[in-house]
Amino acid sequence: MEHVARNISGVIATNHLPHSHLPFQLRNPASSIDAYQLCHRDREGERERVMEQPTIDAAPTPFAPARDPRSASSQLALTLPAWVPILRSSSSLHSRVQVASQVVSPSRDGVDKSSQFTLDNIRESLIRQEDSLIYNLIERAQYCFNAPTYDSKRFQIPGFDGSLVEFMMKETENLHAKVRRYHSPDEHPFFPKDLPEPILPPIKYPEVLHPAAKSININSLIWKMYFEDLLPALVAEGDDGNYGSTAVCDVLCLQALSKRIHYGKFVAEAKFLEAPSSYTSSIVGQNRKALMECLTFKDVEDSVQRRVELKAMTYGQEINTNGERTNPQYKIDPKLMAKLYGEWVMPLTKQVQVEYFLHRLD
Ligand SMILES: C=C(O[C@@H]1C=C(C(=O)O)C=C[C@H]1O)C(=O)O
Repeated sequence: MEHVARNISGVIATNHLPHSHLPFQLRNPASSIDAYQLCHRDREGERERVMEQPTIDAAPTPFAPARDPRSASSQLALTLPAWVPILRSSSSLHSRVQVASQVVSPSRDGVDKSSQFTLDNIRESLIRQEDSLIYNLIERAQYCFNAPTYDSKRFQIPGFDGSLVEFMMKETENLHAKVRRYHSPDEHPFFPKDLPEPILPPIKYPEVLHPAAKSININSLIWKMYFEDLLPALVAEGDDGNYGSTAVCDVLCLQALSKRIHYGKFVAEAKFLEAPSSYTSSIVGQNRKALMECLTFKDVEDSVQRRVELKAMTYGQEINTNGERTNPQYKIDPKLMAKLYGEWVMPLTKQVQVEYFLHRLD
C-alpha cells in the first residue's frame, strides 16, 4: 500500500509542479504503446497490490513513460505524457529553441513552458518510433492478406455493422479513450465520433502546439493508404485463416503510423520557432507548395530511409544462441521498408506539417 500511496501523491504532485521540477531521467522517447507496455511490465510484480486499490487515481497511467521503480523521485514521472521526452534535456545543444521563451518561471497554470523543445529532440523521437513501426509491420507480415478481415459482410458482429478490423479498432479506441489516450496531443483516434469520456482525471499538458493543431487529424488518409497501398505491398496474398491476429496486428500498425505521421505537428512547430521568417510569407499567402519546399530536408529523408532499411535487416533476422543467422530470408524486405517510408510515411508526415503551418498564424 505504501507504494501505491506514493503513486497517488505523485499524481497530485505532478499536477501542481512545473515540469522543470520533474526528474527528466526518462528512459526512451517511448511511443504511447511502448510506454504502456513498459509500464505494464514494470508493474507486473506489483499487480496484486495495484489491483487492491480502491480509487481510480491509483491505476497505472498507460500514457506516461516508463520509470525506474527503484528511484523514489521517479514516482513523479508517472504522470508525464509519453511525448514529454521531446521536452527533456538534450545533450545536443544545436538549434535549441525555447517554447514561449519569455516565460521564465512557471505560469499560473502550473506548466513551465520554457522547457526545451528542439527539432533534434523531436527527430530523436521519430527515430525511436521507427522501432515500434518496424516491429509491428514485421508482426503483420507473418500473416497473409486475409481479405475476410476487411469484409464488412463476412462476420456477424452483434450490434456492429462493419468489418472485423473496424470493430477491433473501434473497440480498442473506446477502451483507450477511457484511460485518456486521446487527450494526449500526440494521439489521434481513427473513429473520433462517440468516444467515451476518460475515467481518469485529466492531465495538464504543456501547450507547445498552436490550438489549431487539435483539428488536424488525417487518419482517414492513413487508413486508406494502409489498406490500399502499404498492406498489399507488405504481405503475401491469400488466406491463412488468422483473421483475429491479423486485425490485432493491423490496429497496432495503424496506431504506430498515426502517431508517427501526426508527429509532423511537433516537427512543424519546432521548425517554425527556429526560423519563423522562413515560413511567415508562405503561411500568410497560404502557399502549400512553398511550405512543402521549405520544410523538406532531403538529406534527413535519405538518412531516415537508410536507417529504416538497416533496422528492418537487423530486427527481421532469425539468429541462434551463437548470434549466427539461421535463415537467409529476412522477415520483411528491408528495401520495401525504406520504400514504405519514402512513398507514404514521410510524405504524410509532411502533409501534416503543411496543414499545421497553414494555421500557425491563425
Ligand atoms: C520530419 C521532418 O520533416 C520532413 C519529413 C521527414 C520525415 O518524415 O522523416 C524528414 C525530413 C523532412 O523532409 C524532419 O525534418 O525531420
